[in-house]
Amino acid sequence: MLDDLFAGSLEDAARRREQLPTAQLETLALEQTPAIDAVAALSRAELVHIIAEVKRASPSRGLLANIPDPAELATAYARGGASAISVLTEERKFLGSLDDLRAVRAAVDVPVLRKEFIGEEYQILEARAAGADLILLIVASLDQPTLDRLKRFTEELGMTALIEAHTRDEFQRALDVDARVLGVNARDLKTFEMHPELFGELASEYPEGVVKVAESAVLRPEHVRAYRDAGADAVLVGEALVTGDDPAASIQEFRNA
Ligand SMILES: O=P(O)(O)OC[C@@H](O)[C@@H](O)c1c[nH]c2ccccc12
Repeated sequence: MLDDLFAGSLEDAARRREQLPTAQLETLALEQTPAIDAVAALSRAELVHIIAEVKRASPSRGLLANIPDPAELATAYARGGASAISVLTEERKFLGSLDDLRAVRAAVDVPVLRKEFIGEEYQILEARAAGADLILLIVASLDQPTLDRLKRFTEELGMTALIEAHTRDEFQRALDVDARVLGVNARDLKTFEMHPELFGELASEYPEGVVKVAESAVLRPEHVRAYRDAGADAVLVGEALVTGDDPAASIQEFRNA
């Protein structure tokens, strides 16, 4: 499944590149207001940071919510106290788009993450041109030289990479490229199995100064509490927010869990 998602994302990017060549995209990316410093925005604070996700559907959960107006949802997230907003831009299984990202960017002041299966520079330029401050890099799908190259490219554009691991080995590979924001995803993207204990197992291995992000498997405040007790600086939440009826209130509740 992870391979299919990657192949699909790259195919879609290739199609867009026929309309908008790299050189032109680069100009658009460099014209943007500089990216917001996401490391600062997510560093340890009195309350846990919530990264709130705009997600319509997923391959493991199917359709979650229609979300006709992503900007309105993101505004509610920000009102509830979200420290950053993650926008799924993958089109085939998550039903997202770069238009969603642009709409969210225009609506909020907090850092915005492009959640996509990223394997090449063009997609990172697209993220910056759409106003993203952060992009996702999934260790499982990238060889080490590519991971290193894409992370550097991200930083050259002034953005931050959220580097995602779901095994101890991937966690180490993220540290080997000097991850500054390192996520442990409870969901194994190859099998869709949930391992909410994995973050706690790896938490003590974060070096000082690396932002600790726990991803997925939060449905209730006690799940946020458990991640926080294990040491999380930030928790990434999708499903619980898009399926609940008051996202701003849910975020407030999660932050105070
Ligand atoms: O909906 P959840 O279980 O709260 O999960 C959010 C987020 O962690 C999840 O969407 C995610 C984490 N890493 C990813 C990589 C690709 C796509 C999606 C994801």
